[in-house]
Amino acid sequence: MMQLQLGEISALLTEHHLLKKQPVITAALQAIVGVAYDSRKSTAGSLFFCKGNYKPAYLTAARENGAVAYMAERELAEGDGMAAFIVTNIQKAMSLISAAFYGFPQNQLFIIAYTGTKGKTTSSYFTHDILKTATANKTALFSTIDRIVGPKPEQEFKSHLTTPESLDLFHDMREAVDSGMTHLVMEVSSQAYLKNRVYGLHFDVGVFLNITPDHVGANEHPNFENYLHCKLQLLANANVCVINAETDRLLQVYQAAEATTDPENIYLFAHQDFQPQVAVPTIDFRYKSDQANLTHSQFEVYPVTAKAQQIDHAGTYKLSLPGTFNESNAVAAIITSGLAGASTAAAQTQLAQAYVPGRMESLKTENHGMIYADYAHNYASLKALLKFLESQQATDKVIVVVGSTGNKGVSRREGFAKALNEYADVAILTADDPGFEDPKAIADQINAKIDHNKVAVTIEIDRPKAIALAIQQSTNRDIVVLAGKGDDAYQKINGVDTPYPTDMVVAKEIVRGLQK
Ligand SMILES: CC(=O)N[C@H]1[C@@H](OP(=O)(O)OP(=O)(O)OC[C@H]2O[C@@H](n3ccc(=O)[nH]c3=O)[C@H](O)[C@@H]2O)O[C@H](CO)[C@@H](O)[C@@H]1O[C@H](C)C(=O)N[C@@H](C)C(=O)N[C@H](CCC(=O)O)C(=O)O
Ligand SMILES: Nc1ncnc2c1ncn2[C@@H]1O[C@H](COP(=O)(O)OP(=O)(O)OP(=O)(O)O)[C@@H](O)[C@H]1O
Repeated sequence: MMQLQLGEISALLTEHHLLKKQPVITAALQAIVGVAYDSRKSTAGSLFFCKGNYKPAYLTAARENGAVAYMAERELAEGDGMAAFIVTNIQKAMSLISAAFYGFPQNQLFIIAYTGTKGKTTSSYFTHDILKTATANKTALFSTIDRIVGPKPEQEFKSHLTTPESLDLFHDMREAVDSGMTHLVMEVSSQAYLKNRVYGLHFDVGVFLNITPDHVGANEHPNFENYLHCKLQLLANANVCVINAETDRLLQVYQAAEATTDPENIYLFAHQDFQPQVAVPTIDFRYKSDQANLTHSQFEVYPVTAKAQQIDHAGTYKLSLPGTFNESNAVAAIITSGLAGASTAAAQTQLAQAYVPGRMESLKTENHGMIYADYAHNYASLKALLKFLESQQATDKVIVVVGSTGNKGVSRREGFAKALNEYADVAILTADDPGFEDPKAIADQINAKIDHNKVAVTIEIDRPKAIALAIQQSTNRDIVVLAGKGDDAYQKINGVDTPYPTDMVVAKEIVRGLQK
């Protein structure tokens, strides 16, 4: 059984300057044998973390379930008689103590972590695919979509968050190690740093993909600088840093890496045509697009500097996911899996057959347009997607079905209108996780910023009907883009995850009906 001595907890918290008040440790209670932050999951002999929108009923319930100790930022009357750890920051303390309780599983894993506004999931899947082959199926994956903590089918499950709560993170790492995993590929969101979900965690490789305005709002970051600051923390906590030199704020990003990492362990990559406008060292890896069509692309990778040549991985790569932006995600995966010891051949084989749920999934129709379902849900991603599709020849119209999420990322609404004005011919505005907002009002806000001389707009809040409208009006020279929901099998409405078949399932059904 796992356990942690109360004395050890005190020592760790003291070492990290987190302990405000020592608990009274009695002979009767020397160790805890479980940890929980949710009273419904607390067990006999466990420690309960009081965090977030805490209510006294939670500690009372945890106690009824057998919790013997609690940790909080202030003393709580309902915890009278329990061992109490009063700390200055509950999130940091929970991360540290969870890692200790689960025996610091991170020390037994080679961890590659991705951050960036866009491309985290895609790059993580690419890297996981390559390393799965290279490590004989001993690579775990913690992504926005799925978590894979071991080789058994039941060890693959849907994620609730991009980066799990610290306690869950270390729990899952422990399971991964106990299941024989040697490597882990994970996504680190800016929220994870804001909420100290990865406090104390060091990564073998940290990747910074890009930063564009997003995630600023009441439930997210107070402003863009805070969003960037949180993302940069990944580089400060990584032994080796990999940076997409085409990111905005490159100098600031490079300096964040350099503050704690020897430049010998920082790798920059960029497209062949890109010239940095700021003073950073020579780009280590360059890539060049050979061809990109609606179903796949082919590109070449060149290691430029001596340190890049040591990883090598020069070669021609085919990628089964279209979109030039995905070439950049693939290069990140080639470099990081190379740093983890994977061969060029493993990367070539896996990228040629890569699949990421809800990312650039396509469906060819007989008499209507080529259909794409893609998770693009802010200006930068919708722009990258539509720009790529526009660059493809033999396209008459680009028809886009899109909505904007309620209660978060409000700037996305204007961003969608901007991307549509720049690249779309027809927009069908619909619902996308309206939350507690009225989806029609959200659609009206997007519509208010659309240039109606360029884009023909219809508002249809019922998402399946909106998809039907788009497909029915398309000809076989058009492209239909179902943006924003990716592989989501729900619509978040009034706090409830309402089941939804997924965009691609809806599209396939409509196409079948049209072909009858
Ligand atoms: C802002 C934030 O980090 N919120 C997360 C946080 O909530 P919280 O600590 O405030 O917890 P709470 O919901 O107020 O509840 C208080 C505490 O009481 C406990 N409780 C609750 C009920 C009960 O009966 N008993 C009980 O003990 C809860 O387990 C919790 O520990 O901890 C919860 C788990 O303990 C998370 O579910 C929740 O994520 C919210 C739902 C969320 O959606 N966050 C988003 C913004 C997020 O983190 N997104 C990023 C991606 C964004 C990006 O792309 O950058 C992500 O990493 O996923
Ligand atoms: N490098 C990139 N640059 C711009 N857009 C991208 C890039 N990679 C992916 N995208 C677009 O962003 C969408 C989301 O990609 P992905 O899920 O990989 O990113 P993410 O960082 O995990 O996103 P999120 O934080 O929203 O979960 C894709 O469906 C695609 O449209």
